[in-house]
Amino acid sequence: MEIEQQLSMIKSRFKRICVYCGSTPGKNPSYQIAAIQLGKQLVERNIDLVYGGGSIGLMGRISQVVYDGGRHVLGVIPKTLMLREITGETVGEVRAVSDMHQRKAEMARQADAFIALPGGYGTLEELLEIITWAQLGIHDKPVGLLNVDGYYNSLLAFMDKAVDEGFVTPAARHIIVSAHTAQDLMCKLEVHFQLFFILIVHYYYQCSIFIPRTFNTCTSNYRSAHDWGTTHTVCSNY
Ligand SMILES: CC(C)=CCNc1ncnc2c1ncn2[C@@H]1O[C@H](COP(=O)(O)O)[C@@H](O)[C@H]1O
Repeated sequence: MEIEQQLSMIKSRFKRICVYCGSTPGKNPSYQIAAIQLGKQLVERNIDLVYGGGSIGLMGRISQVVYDGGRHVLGVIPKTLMLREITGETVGEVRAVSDMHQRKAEMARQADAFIALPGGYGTLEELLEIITWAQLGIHDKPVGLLNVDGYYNSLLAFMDKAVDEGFVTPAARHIIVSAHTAQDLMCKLEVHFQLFFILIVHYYYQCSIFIPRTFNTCTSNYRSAHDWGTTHTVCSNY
């Protein structure tokens, strides 16, 4: 059996994933289908959802599926967007925050991985900020991109160009894990997460060599990944 298959059969290590996605459904029905499929993946893997709150667009689709599947749903909404006419009714738990900055920090703090579905400026802004925070070592959590029907092809091509032109390092380019289907993306993120552990364990026990302080920090951080947020561990070796 392929190592990817073996690793993906192991129970998910993620307890709660933050999903960034469009506040509109998009024109192509495949975007809504992808949001529903990602919601089902979270339910199957016993993973809770953190998102921007409300019931509009793809946000509404995924939150309803995860809620109906019996998982916990946390919507983080700035007080100014809390009017039902703006975002619709939120299923599950609603956490009110003072502004958009606090919202992004709270969403990041609550989750132990991030996934972006198709979306507009809001989604792009959230995705790029969480990648930037990974690049700066503010967090060491996986970031996934669900590239439904090639929606993000041009963004990925742009990132490759940024590497070619010397504005993004090849290592930073690999922060983002992309796939075309929800199932593939979840498998890749699980493998990404677990290979990271295997590398550390191999490094530590087989090689018996010096472990950089940041690796130690990362290992302990992942063991309690769900509780991340109070420590803001720096991990530049990920
Ligand atoms: C007045 C107005 C346009 C309200 C839109 N209502 C919204 N309600 C909740 N979260 C939102 C809203 N607009 C943007 N966001 C945030 O930005 C992302 C979606 O923005 P977009 O549709 O991709 O760009 C979401 O992940 C969410 O966190």
